[in-house]
Amino acid sequence: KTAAIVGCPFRCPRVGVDQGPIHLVEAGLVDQLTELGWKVNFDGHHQFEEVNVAADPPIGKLKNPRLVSKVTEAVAKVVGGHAKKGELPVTLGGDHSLAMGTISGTLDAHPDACVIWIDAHADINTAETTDSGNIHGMPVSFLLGLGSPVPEFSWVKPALKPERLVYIGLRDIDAGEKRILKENNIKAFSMHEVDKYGIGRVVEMALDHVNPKRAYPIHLSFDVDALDPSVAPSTGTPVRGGLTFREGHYICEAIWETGLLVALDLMEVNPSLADAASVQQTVTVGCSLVRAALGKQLVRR
Ligand SMILES: N[C@](CCCC[B-](O)(O)O)(CCN1CCC(O)CC1)C(=O)O
Ligand SMILES: [Mn+2]
Ligand SMILES: [Mn+2]
Ligand SMILES: [Mn+2]
Repeated sequence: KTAAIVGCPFRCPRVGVDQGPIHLVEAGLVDQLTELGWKVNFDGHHQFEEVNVAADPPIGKLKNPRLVSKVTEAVAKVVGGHAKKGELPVTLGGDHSLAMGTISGTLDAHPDACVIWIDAHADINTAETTDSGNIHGMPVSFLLGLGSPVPEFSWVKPALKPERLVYIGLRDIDAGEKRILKENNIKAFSMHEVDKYGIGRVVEMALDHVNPKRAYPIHLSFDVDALDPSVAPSTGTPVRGGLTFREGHYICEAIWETGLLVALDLMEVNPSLADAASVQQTVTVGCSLVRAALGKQLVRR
């Protein structure tokens, strides 16, 4: 089995190179996965600087729309390419807007895939509902084809169905997003449900919802801000009251245990925001989550 590491050092807002993916690889992720028995392809980080757009003024409230569109379209091609070769793309971010690309790529190769989105946020704002204009708060709405179309993102096919999406870890949802989740009957397990039922039951209910017969491939999109800031401090939009280290790992282990994982995103590791110790801690936890999702803890598979 081959894992393809797709390094995407892309940050938004304050667009620039996000060193997170570079730190994760420098922390030895390639060797760590090789030790797990994976053949690892890593063709270097995708330098998105060359994706230059002359001028990129906001469109409505959307910030850096043309750059984000070009970068995410490039990621869709890379991830889809690896998936079609039967490899497991492990995309390291970098901004969660990149999931527009990774999930488009996955759905191109696995049209029946379901998406398990681990996040403090729903990332489902449309051009109309966003308050920040930051596209990392919007990828899911584009993937579902919600809201008025934005021409710059016409390449994004609405290939994701609401019944194939489930959230775990939500605790900071905007008013517009609450409406969208309700109107589209999207299943979401917030931190309240995690407390109420425990992570084991929540993961089981989430899988029963999007993958009742365990027949669909799984794309796991993990935003490290789903974890409590005491566990993963170096991230762009931290929110208190998050998942513990073990709850985060349990999700990854349980999804690996299904044998259905076809793509993983490890997003929003942003080392430019914290002191060296906090950065190191966040990078170490990020690498550990990737190992857990690729079979580290489980002996029998
Ligand atoms: N929903 C937010 C955060 C998105 C986080 C993206 B990530 O990938 O990290 O999940 C929050 C918008 N808003 C910011 C100001 C606050 O007072 C209220 C929430 C938005 O910017 O749309
Ligand atoms: Mn971001
Ligand atoms: Mn996110
Ligand atoms: Mn988030």
